[in-house]
Amino acid sequence: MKIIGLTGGIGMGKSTVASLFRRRHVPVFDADATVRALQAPGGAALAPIAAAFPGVVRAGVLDRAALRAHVLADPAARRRLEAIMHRMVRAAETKFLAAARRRGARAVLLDIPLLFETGGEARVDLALTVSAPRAVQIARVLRRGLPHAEIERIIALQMPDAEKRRRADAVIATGLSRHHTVRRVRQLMATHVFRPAPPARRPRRFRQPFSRRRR
Ligand SMILES: CC(C)(COP(=O)(O)OP(=O)(O)OC[C@H]1O[C@@H](n2cnc3c(N)ncnc32)[C@H](O)[C@@H]1O)[C@@H](O)C(=O)NCCC(=O)NCCS
Ligand SMILES: Nc1ncnc2c1ncn2[C@@H]1O[C@H](COP(=O)(O)OP(=O)(O)OP(=O)(O)O)[C@@H](O)[C@H]1O
Repeated sequence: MKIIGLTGGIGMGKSTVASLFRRRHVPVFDADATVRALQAPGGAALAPIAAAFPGVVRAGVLDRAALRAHVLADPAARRRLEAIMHRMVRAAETKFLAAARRRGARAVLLDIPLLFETGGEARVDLALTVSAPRAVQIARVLRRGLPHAEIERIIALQMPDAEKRRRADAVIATGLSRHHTVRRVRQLMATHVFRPAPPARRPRRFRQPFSRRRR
């Protein structure tokens, strides 16, 4: 089973590209969605978060904006939150991979914003990065209603886009038309998922002797 990793900065188009793979029947593991499920009411991450960040969980509900403010203001707080979340996200990823193997999936996609930061390169056969010009990235996240200053702070704490592009095996440009992105995904699928295995070389003993082959 081919394990494809997908990463990219905030608003670069990870979810959009992941859905293009999903549409081509590649099972997708969404790290952000896993984080959200773990932090939802009743989620396993709520108790450790409440203990590490007093006041952000009230009546069993996490105030995500308050937690985001902690994380953006203080690198130690971010490391604390990541230490809580990453172990749980990895456990969910392991379960996902086992289930996909059991189902006989030919390839899977791991959509992980912090793929490179968490050493994920070593766990994937192919690392993809989605990338768009910074102005496009900011305009997209502004449309979601996040204030400009906060977007800048999130981008500043992420690995620079140029570094992600350098470390990736392939880059998917998402700053051009959607059609361009769809074509690129189709091309990557053809090259890395559907390319037939090279024909096995026939064992030597079954080959015709030279003299007969020439005739
Ligand atoms: C800080 C939190 C509460 C903010 O929640 P919010 O709903 O505002 O944002 P959301 O979860 O949708 O994330 C939006 C984007 O922010 C970026 N982001 C999130 N966490 C981080 C992080 N620790 N470092 C860098 N970028 C991050 C990603 O690009 C992500 O796609 C939340 O993102 C969180 O718990 N993050 C820590 C867990 C983590 O490390 N997530 C990354 C997945 S491997
Ligand atoms: N060619 C394209 N490829 C991908 N996304 C595009 C493209 N053109 C426009 N978009 C838009 O850009 C936005 C990208 O958002 P998306 O949620 O996919 O990014 P993300 O990387 O998952 O973000 P986050 O890190 O915040 O979770 C979407 O609104 C999408 O419609």
